Order: sequence, then structure tokens, then C-alpha cells
Amino acid sequence: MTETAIEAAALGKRFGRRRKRALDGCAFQLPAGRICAVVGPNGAGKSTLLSLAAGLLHPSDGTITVLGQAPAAAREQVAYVAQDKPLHPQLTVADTLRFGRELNQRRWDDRVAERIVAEGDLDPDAKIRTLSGGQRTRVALALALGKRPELLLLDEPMADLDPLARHQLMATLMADAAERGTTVVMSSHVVAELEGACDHLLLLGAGRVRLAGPLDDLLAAHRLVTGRADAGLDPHTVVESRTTGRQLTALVRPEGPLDDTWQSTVPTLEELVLAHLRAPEAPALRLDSVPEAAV
Ligand SMILES: Nc1ncnc2c1ncn2[C@@H]1O[C@H](COP(=O)(O)OP(=O)(O)OP(=O)(O)O)[C@@H](O)[C@H]1O
Repeated sequence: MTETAIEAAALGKRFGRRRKRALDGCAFQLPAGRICAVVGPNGAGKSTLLSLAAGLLHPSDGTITVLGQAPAAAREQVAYVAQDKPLHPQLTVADTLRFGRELNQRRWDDRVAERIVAEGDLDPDAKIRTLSGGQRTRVALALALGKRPELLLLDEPMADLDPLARHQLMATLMADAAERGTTVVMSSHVVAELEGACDHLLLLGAGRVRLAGPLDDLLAAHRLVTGRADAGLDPHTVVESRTTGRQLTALVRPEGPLDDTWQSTVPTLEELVLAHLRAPEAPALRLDSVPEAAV
């Protein structure tokens, strides 16, 4: 197994005649075996990045390598569940899994695929077109996990699942990934569902990398501080600040010890992400292991 699951350098993607940039100068490195959350506002470039990693799109600039190879060459070891989860509507659930087995004969694992379908109480003879959005998601995840991938790319996988199914599928997914050392890259807008599940973070904004690195390191590099509105925060980097009356609350990157006048806590993932979404101009921070540590 390669040590780096995905590596991007100066990665850019432009679409259409006006060559609108969906991704621009993205650089990051994701070590193998991580569970990586990809977050960012609508249109940030998350789906574009996942499609590039899956080899379904080609970069306009720069490079992306997957498991040490060009994405198209790594397809056998990669499973990708796209946002719209394309499945054949006329096939039954059982036929869909059979199709998965035939396409992935060397890797396919019936047990895991059938378990995921059975946990959702799905009738194996039901046609895909008769399933609800959440039930189709379950079949798409069964196909993806049945393939026994080294890298699993999931684009907002839980969006149409009910809370119970979301909780149960997330647990199955995480247990399976932990047991097999699978790298999972998962985009989501529901930050609460990522907390506790992910150990690596990639935050995109306007097609650029805003935060990248191990989640614990990124959290530890920030403090949520509260204090008097007239107290200064120099020399610390202020990501975002808000004043209510005489009180100031800010997310900062401390440059040395914080003054005693500030009450400070390590932010949660949600606080970290929300502050960066509210402050799109805040300086980016990369704590992954590529040589240039900050961009
Ligand atoms: N096929 C395409 N043709 C033209 N523009 C595209 C295409 N795909 C994406 N884009 C543009 O690229 C940008 C990034 O889109 P992308 O779907 O990657 O964002 P996202 O972060 O996944 O958004 P969301 O959270 O809404 O799913 C957007 O401005 C979008 O309009």
C-alpha cells in the first residue's frame, strides 16, 4: 500500500468557454489510512476535487496523484460515490450487486455488500427505480464497499439518509475503514456528522485550499478567545472576530502565549469550520506533510 493516498500540486480545474475556475492552485497531501473530511461552502470545488481524484475529470493545471499513480490508473483500487449516485434504474438490488461482483471480480466482497443492503431492510428483488433516495444511497454504498477499495471517495454520502440510517451507516463505514485501513475522503455540509469520525481536514473556499492537515493539529493551532472588546490581539493571527457590547469573541492562531486577559479554549471542528466560512479572506493554513508548511 502507498503511504500517500492523494497528493495535489498546483492543481487547477477550469470549466466551459469562459474558463471559470472551479479549483485554483490547490496543493495538499493526504496520508493513507486517514478519514478525511472535505468541507467548504457551495461551489467551493469539493465535487470537482473528488471527480478529479476519481479520474472522471482531468486537471486544467497542475497534478493530482492517487495511491502514487495517475487517477485513471488507480481506478481498480478506488471507489467513488458521486452526489447523484448513478445506478441503473431497471436493475434490481440483487442484480446491481451481481453487476458489482462481475466488474470487480478480483476484489469483490459479497458479505460486506449484502450486509449493508440487509441492514437497510431492502428487498433484493426491488428495482432501483422504485427505491427512495436514501435507499439508493445505501445500494451505492454497498457497491462501493463491496469493491474493497483502498481509497473511498464519498461526495455528500449521507445527505438523503434519515438520522438513524445516517448514524448506522456511518458507524458501519468507519468500523470497516478502521478494520481494513481504507482511506476515506468524504465531503459533507453536516459538520456535526464529521466530528468524531474524521481525523483529517481539507477545507476549500472559492477553489482554494484554506485548511489542510490532521484535524487535531489544525484544532490545536487555533484558540477561541473571549475578552474585552478594547483589548488588543496582536501579534496573533485573527481568523474571525465578533463584538457583542463590550465583549469580543475571536478565533485566532496564537503566535506565542495568549495574554491572561483572554479566556481561551481549543475550538471544536464546527467552530473552526464556521469561523473560516464566515471569514473567506483569512490566511490559509496547511499542516500536512508537504515541504511548504504554510501557504
Ligand atoms: N461541469 C461543470 N461545468 C461548468 N461549471 C462547473 C461544472 N462543475 C462544477 N462547476 C463549477 O465549479 C465550481 C465548483 O463546483 P463544485 O460542484 O465542485 O462545488 P462544491 O463545493 O461541490 O459545491 P456544493 O457544496 O454546492 O456541492 C462551481 O462554481 C460550479 O458552478
